[in-house]
Amino acid sequence: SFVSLRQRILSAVQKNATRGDPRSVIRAIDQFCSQKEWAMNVGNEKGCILDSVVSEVNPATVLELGTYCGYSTVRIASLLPPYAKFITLEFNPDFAAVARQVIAWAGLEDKVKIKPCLVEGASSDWIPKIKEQFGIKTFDLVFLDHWKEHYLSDTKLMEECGLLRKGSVLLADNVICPGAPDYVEYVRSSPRYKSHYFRSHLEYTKAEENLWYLGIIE
Ligand SMILES: Nc1ncnc2c1ncn2CCOCCNC(=O)c1cc(-c2ccc(F)cc2)cc(O)c1O
Ligand SMILES: [Mg+2]
Repeated sequence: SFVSLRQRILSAVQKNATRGDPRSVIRAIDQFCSQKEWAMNVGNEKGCILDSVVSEVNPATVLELGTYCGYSTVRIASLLPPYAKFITLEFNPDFAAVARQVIAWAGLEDKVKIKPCLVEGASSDWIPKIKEQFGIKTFDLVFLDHWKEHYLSDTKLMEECGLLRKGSVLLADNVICPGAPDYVEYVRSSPRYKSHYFRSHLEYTKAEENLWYLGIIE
């Protein structure tokens, strides 16, 4: 029967990675996606930039929008202090199911709460509930990697829900490809944010891409 790409990624992890070893899980996915089939994980080049931002912010609270197979979730969770609270929202239940197993294989299931958002516009439904649901006041770090046309509306929603504070950092994937032009325009022209970008490439390709870093200053 047909085996989906996400199932093939999970099988590559279970076959080639060591249980409880997050770095071997990351390596197994990167090897599969660079040698066998492209997939929309953030990848190793942008992943190293993500690692450096996580290490620098050293966040106690993290929100990831768009879990997919859990690749960036494992990268982030493996760098967090034990008391940290990490929420990742995934719209697609099939992606969430694979991500749960990838995160478990890495031995990080106790550090991450995956919230399967089961209705369209999912993150917009969940963001207002996060405070009460998880007892989180504000996020120290938000990684945006879900629907590119939701970056702006969800950032505004997080502001309105009081989930962002002075010093919060937003890191956005794919601002060039597939692109989030309205988001970039908004944050660049807003006095609330200090923004800059890290030059990189689209995962597993040579195409230009940037990770967009935002520091909230007001
Ligand atoms: N919480 C939520 N709320 C709403 N929706 C949600 C959600 N969580 C998930 N979803 C559903 C959308 O999830 C996937 C989003 N990611 C991408 O689409 C993506 C695409 C490319 C790409 C594709 C093809 C090319 F040719 C070139 C580049 C590369 C990337 O790095 C990408 O991240
Ligand atoms: Mg992405």
